[in-house]
Amino acid sequence: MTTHALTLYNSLTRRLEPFAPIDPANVGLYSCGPTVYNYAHIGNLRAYVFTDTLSRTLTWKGFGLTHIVNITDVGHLTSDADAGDDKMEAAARASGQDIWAIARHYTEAFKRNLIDLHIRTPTRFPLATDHIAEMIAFAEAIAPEHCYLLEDGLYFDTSTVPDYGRLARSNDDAGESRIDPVAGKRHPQDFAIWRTSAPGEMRQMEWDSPWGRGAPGWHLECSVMSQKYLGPQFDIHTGGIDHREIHHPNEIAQNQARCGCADTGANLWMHNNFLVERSGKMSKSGGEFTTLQTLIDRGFHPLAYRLMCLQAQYRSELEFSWDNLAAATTRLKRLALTVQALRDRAAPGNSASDPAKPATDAVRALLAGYRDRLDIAVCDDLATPRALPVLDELLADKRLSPADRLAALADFDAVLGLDLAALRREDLRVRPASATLDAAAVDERLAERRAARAAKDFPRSDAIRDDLASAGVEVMDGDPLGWDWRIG
Ligand SMILES: Nc1ncnc2c1ncn2[C@@H]1O[C@H](COP(=O)(O)OP(=O)(O)OP(=O)(O)O)[C@@H](O)[C@H]1O
Ligand SMILES: [Zn+2]
Repeated sequence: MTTHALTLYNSLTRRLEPFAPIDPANVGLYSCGPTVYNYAHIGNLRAYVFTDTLSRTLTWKGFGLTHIVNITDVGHLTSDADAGDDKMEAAARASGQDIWAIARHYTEAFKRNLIDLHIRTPTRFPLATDHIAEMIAFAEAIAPEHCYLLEDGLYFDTSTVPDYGRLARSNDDAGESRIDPVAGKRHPQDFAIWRTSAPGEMRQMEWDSPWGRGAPGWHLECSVMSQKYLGPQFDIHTGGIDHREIHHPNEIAQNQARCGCADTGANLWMHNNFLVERSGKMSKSGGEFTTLQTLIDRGFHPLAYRLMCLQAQYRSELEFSWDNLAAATTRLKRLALTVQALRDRAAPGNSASDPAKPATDAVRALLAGYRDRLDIAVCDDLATPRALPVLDELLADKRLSPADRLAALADFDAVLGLDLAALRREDLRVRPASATLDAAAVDERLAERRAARAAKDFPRSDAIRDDLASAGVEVMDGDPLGWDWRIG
């Protein structure tokens, strides 16, 4: 049992609030999913490391959970408001491929990314295109009182719901300036909930509707899927901070229209801040971007990226740099080595293993103390950067036996998802795509080097080391593993 009350930041009130679920046995959590017109970049993936930390924390604290991550395979325009092309259609046209094949390919790639990052599979990944009939029904229900028809589709009149934009605070933030003008809109913030295909427009994905053939608006998708799987009022809705300005206020407006009340759909709206580069926010639409595979190709383990994310609280901006990732890799290697040494010492039958001792009150108190400090950190709006030093302290605490430390590690793995109980130091040796040698060839050269050293032929030993270095292999004389691919 954990003892501290979970406190989370609610973007709606801009305050930290005690988490009070509707039903503790089944917390409803909806996370805006990826638009599958391309691979996710590592900024997108930060959003899912955040939701995974949230979902793990909820489970660890004893709540039951239904977690929905939708797949946006239609409707997301190149501008978050109402201008531009459908991102999916544009990608299909540019590549000359079938749009359904594109959606399938990038959906699968996204799911693989989640597995590589040790992100737990949510309860469901609903596809937007599987819910078109429900979207039309939703739009039909709200259209008479809340919508108007323009040439290019059915628009939502934001003046018909109370307090539109309170999530974005668009009156005091710069939110509205981001909305593109569309001729005929009654208010700049009004948005399309159904877009009709223009005469002569060749869309691969389109459906009949009472407003003409076309496709649903992106905002409508999330209102429909969240309500279908979690009910009209549920606990938590997440997304990146960009969604606080347009997408989520629009979802809220639709939810209000649907229920005819002031409710927003979710009680708590949570937003992760951006992963940024020196040049600004990482973005798919911006052209070049870094994927998880880019990191792996350069010899980084995905969990090093996860650790890099956990080193920042989800509401702070996090700067991506190769140096930061290398530092996280070194930290992860140290953790893996420490845990491995504890595992070796705790192994039964190992002559060096410490004899199992019955837990004393002092040991029990120490273990409870570590668990409590982890609990305090994550209960404070998922302050993972504060949980990590507690983990370091635990693993190094000589007052506890290796077996006790490993048992306590389970709590940290449950919440932080670093999989340290299973991760081996060898797993972190990721062969870069540019490597010219394979592992067997490296071992062969190292055997030669050992022979040279045994024969006190140090110039030769150094030459082999330099050779390996120029082939991207780092020889580490003090490390039990002996060598690593050079990363970066
Ligand atoms: N740089 C970033 N850092 C953190 N989260 C991000 C970043 N960019 C997008 N996100 C979040 O990633 C999730 C998936 O977004 P989605 O796949 O729709 O991205 P996108 O809008 O198509 O990409 P982009 O804005 O990069 O062109 C959303 O919750 C979004 O807010
Ligand atoms: Zn959404």
